[in-house]
Amino acid sequence: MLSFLTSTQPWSTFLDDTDAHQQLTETILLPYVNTCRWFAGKARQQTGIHISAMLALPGTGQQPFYLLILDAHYADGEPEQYLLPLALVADLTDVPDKGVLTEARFSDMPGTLVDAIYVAGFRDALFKHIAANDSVTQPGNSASGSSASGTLAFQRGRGLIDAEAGATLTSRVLPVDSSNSALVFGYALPSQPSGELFFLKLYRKLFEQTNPEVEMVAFLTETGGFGAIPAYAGRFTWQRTNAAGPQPDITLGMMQRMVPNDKDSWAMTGDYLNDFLYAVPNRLFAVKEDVFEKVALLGQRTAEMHLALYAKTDDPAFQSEPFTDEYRRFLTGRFTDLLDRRYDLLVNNYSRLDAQAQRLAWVFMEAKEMIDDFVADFQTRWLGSCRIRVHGDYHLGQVLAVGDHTGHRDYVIIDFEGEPESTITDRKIKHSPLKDVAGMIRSYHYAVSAKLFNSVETEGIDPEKLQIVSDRWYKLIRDTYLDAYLGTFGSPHPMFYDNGEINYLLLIYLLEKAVYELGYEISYRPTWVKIPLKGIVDVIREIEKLQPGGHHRQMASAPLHLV
Ligand SMILES: Nc1ncnc2c1ncn2[C@@H]1O[C@H](COP(=O)(O)OP(=O)(O)O)[C@@H](O)[C@H]1O
Ligand SMILES: O=P(O)(O)O[C@H]1O[C@H](CO)[C@@H](O[C@H]2O[C@H](CO)[C@@H](O)[C@H](O)[C@H]2O)[C@H](O)[C@H]1O
Repeated sequence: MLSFLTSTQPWSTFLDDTDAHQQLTETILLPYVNTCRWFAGKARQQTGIHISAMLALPGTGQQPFYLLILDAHYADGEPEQYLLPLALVADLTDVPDKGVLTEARFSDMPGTLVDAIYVAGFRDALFKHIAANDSVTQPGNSASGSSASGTLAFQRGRGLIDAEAGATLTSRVLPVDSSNSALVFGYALPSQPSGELFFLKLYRKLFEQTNPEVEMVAFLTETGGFGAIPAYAGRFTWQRTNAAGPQPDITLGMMQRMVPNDKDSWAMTGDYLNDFLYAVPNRLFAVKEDVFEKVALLGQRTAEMHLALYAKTDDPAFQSEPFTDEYRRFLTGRFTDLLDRRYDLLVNNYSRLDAQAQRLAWVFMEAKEMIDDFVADFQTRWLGSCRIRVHGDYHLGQVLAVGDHTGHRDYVIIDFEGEPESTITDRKIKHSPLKDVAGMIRSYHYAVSAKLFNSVETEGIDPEKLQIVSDRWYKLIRDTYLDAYLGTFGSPHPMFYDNGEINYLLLIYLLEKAVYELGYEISYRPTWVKIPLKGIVDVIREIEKLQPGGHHRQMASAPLHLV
């Protein structure tokens, strides 16, 4: 932190302090957001960031807090909006380095400008307003044009009961590095996490609409009667108005009940893969029976989530729909665009890949024409299945493993915000539920690949042999998951026309997901690039079988699974 901000005004009038805003915009904000995990624009060519609005949140007897709405601009593509809450503090004891923006001197106080999530008073204020179900009217129309008009509106959900609403709770920032920020509230001290009651997600990337997660959680609980998600406890939104009248609300945060969980299913799958891993060097193929039971239970919960999303409703946002021409155009257009971007990314990063990844990348590049044809076929192929709202970014990390006092294990599904790369409109588009199924299948493939290829136990083993055992494990688990998923519907279900379509749609969504992941890994975890590449090559092999002269030309009508 090299910067310094000076102002002749007090912090309490920061909303109108144009000079301080200018200093922030010119020298402080851009370098700062580029250090933040939640800022998704790091790989884009940035042309600037500015404060598009600012909301005030009074602290309880202390300095006010300000919620900055930042507009990030890029050389290409649409700008993005982010939320950054600011506090001025004199004491940095609880603030990690990543929360510090700059030292600052205001006329009433020298201090440090920090991300307000690290300040207990800010977290308390959010919780108290949610519990009180009240709102903070914004002054609007400041000289700088930055201060927001409208209302910062807090809404209390059914998951927050009276006794807890009135209690004095402690809070902390959950140390997870993800796309948003997580605040936790409870009776417990940080050393006793079991007393923690609420999980509040402060959204970082903002959308000029209700956040899809809020809609999904509300529908699943109120209409779908789905129990395997954390209960909704509240939210806060910026209700905007301007001269033309009310504008769509922007969701800034959502609170759910805290789910006491040992770990997510990614970590749990890693644990049961350990037993498998230790057996491999001894030429044993060992999978414990309870692993299959756990995988099957997740298949069942996934199906129940989809049945809840299929529930009868008058709300057009959740009514099921057929595979319309509009959707086909949308999916093929998006897929073609994604493929173009991924081929470019791969070409530009090819020399950074290891030999195994380069071999897989070649197969992918050489299959371009066949993949293009496969995707184009989606435009015209007759499809009798239907589409519903789906989770959209379903993987093992989105499923928490929970247990009750009797030792009974189960799952709770989280993070219904959709795919991080997609626009808000795209996140609300209905798909076949098989899109989520493909997401989870990819995740099992990831789990086994990440474990077997990155462990000391398997270091001396020929990679080709390792690939064969890892494929065996993955296919057994994939089939267990799919059987349990499809078996939960019991009888033919209108969401799936027939087995041929199930296989075809699974291939489409598996390919789309693996191609999406390729970009994610090149940007964030280059050593993992071969995992999605292997997933892409697996689908290519299946598509080849569908080609005239392919080994199994009848694959589309030779079902993997019976519905
Ligand atoms: N209701 C909850 N109870 C307990 N932990 C939770 C809850 N919701 C999320 N978490 C934890 O917080 C992490 C981040 O949550 P997630 O919804 O995935 O956020 P993001 O949108 O930032 O990816 C999860 O991986 C999980 O460990
Ligand atoms: O941050 P989110 O949870 O919203 O999701 C993003 O990050 C995920 C990685 O944490 C990424 O998932 C990919 O890696 C997982 C293993 O770490 C694997 O289980 C998933 O199958 C794989 O897609 C996800 O794609 C991305 O959107």
